[in-house]
Amino acid sequence: MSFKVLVLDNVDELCEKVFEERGIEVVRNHNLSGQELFDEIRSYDGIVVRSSTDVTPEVLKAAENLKVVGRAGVGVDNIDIEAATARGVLVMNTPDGNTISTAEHTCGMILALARNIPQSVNKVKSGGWDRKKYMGTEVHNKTLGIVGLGKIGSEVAKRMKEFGMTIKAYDPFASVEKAESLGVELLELDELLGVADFLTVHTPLTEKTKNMISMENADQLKKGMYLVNCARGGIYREEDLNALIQEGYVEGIALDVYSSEPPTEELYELLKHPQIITTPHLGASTEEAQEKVAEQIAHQMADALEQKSFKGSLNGKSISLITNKEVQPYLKLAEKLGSVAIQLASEHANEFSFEYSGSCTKFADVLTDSILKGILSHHVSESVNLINARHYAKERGLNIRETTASQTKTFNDLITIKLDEGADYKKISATVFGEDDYRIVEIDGFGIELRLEGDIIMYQNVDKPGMLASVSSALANQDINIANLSLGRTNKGENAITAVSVDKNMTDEELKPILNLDGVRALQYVSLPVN
Ligand SMILES: NC(=O)c1ccc[n+]([C@@H]2O[C@H](COP(=O)([O-])OP(=O)(O)OC[C@H]3O[C@@H](n4cnc5c(N)ncnc54)[C@H](O)[C@@H]3O)[C@@H](O)[C@H]2O)c1
Ligand SMILES: O=C(O)CC[C@@H](O)C(=O)O
Repeated sequence: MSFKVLVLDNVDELCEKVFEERGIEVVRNHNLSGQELFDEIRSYDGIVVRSSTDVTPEVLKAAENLKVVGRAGVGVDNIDIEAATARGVLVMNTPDGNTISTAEHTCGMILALARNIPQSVNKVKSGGWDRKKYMGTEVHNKTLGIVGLGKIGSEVAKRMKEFGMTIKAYDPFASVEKAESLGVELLELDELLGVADFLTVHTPLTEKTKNMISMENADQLKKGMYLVNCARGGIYREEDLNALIQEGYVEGIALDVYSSEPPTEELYELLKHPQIITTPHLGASTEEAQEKVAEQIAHQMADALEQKSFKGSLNGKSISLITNKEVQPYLKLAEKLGSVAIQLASEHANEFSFEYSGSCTKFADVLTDSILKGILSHHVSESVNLINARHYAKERGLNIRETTASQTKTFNDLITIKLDEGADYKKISATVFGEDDYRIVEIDGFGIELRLEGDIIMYQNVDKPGMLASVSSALANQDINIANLSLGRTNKGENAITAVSVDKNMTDEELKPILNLDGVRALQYVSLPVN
């Protein structure tokens, strides 16, 4: 299969080179926006962005062919992941390609703040000489507070420790072991604010981190401390930055990132304060980082398009498993069973229970996605895949229950779907024999064995002689061949379930003679793709 990728932002050329080497057609156009972008994007399977292009629901809608959006970098604030997920589009980033560069930039900002480097450089360049004014402070023996001890935060910790700083951090998700191995003491946020001489943030911008420092909690800060933000604009409340300095809470502020980039006029005004030093989002702007992220994203996207691996995917927890050989047969089984379930369910049914037993239980999450794909493909006009199946299930108000059980006595693995009360059949179980022999093995407690493929007539009947003969002659009269059949009954002469596979897709008209046979009840017709 051939794929086409559009590189939209200023991503290193290595990106195109890798795509070309991987046999993927690649076009670079980083000046597109508005209608031009909507028109151009239509035919591409993948797009690569940095932070200039906003991948909005409208862009995603216009990109009819899109399968993957790649961010050459970490932050995906410019990509509407929810909208991408709803459209079944994979979003991936390169989580560690620019870690070192950003950590180094942060360390540079800390030192530049401590020694007034940008301000004094400007002074000299403008013909001035004021050594007293630019008296600095050592970082040695000072405390560096790190909020967010992830990849960049950890690299900053290692480097600034070598400068003789004591490192303390706040990160509710970091393990104590990890902090200890870095020689970092974990504190609560308010404790950290009270002891940090320098505070640097390395978290995403979230509801929790937005405005983490503002005039509202300025009293908690150690007087005369320094603030650094090389993560995301808005973690320090921008409107309060000048006041924090003027009222003596903060001695200096270093910013690489802003709530709007480039900053608005009002923000530019605030940034003019002499104790605020600024860089234009340069954390990841090194040749090394840009080459790494460009190369990584191209390989990751090529692998994803070729369904080889899904490294770096942010919304494809399930899809990343589809390259796992062990899970593949179960995925197919689950999807087929989902398709059977919806064909047997009552109209408007919205309650389904999925039960997994045996070794497939460890894949329960992704198997549920696959069952939902099977169910929803009958109802949703857009294409349903493992990325968007849960989104559509939620949107359609499906109530799902998932349970796992220990191994059954009879089968190594079993997937069971329980249907709504109003359905003719309430519970249907299936398994896979070998690699690709998918079979229904139980319906409502009746043991049955029928391949999950093709066209299947299912009915309940009284277990009496001649029933099958009547059905087969009703089919023979219409020149319809039986491919396979399976009978399940409780006790001799009681109720039975019969499943008949036929060689053609039958119309309602053709089913009528069987439906009208005396003793045939609850006739249902199920149609599945042939393997
Ligand atoms: N300036 C740049 O050019 C540049 C470059 C790369 C990354 N970044 C940004 O830097 C930030 C960190 O990147 P990273 O690669 O280290 O990410 P990461 O995911 O490795 O680390 C983020 C850390 O933040 C922690 N965290 C999340 N919510 C928190 C909260 N409420 N309080 C405290 N800690 C919290 C997480 O537990 C995690 O350890 C991101 O915002 C990223 O977009 C900026
Ligand atoms: O220079 C860039 O692409 C931004 C890098 C950075 O903010 C990121 O999140 O990776």
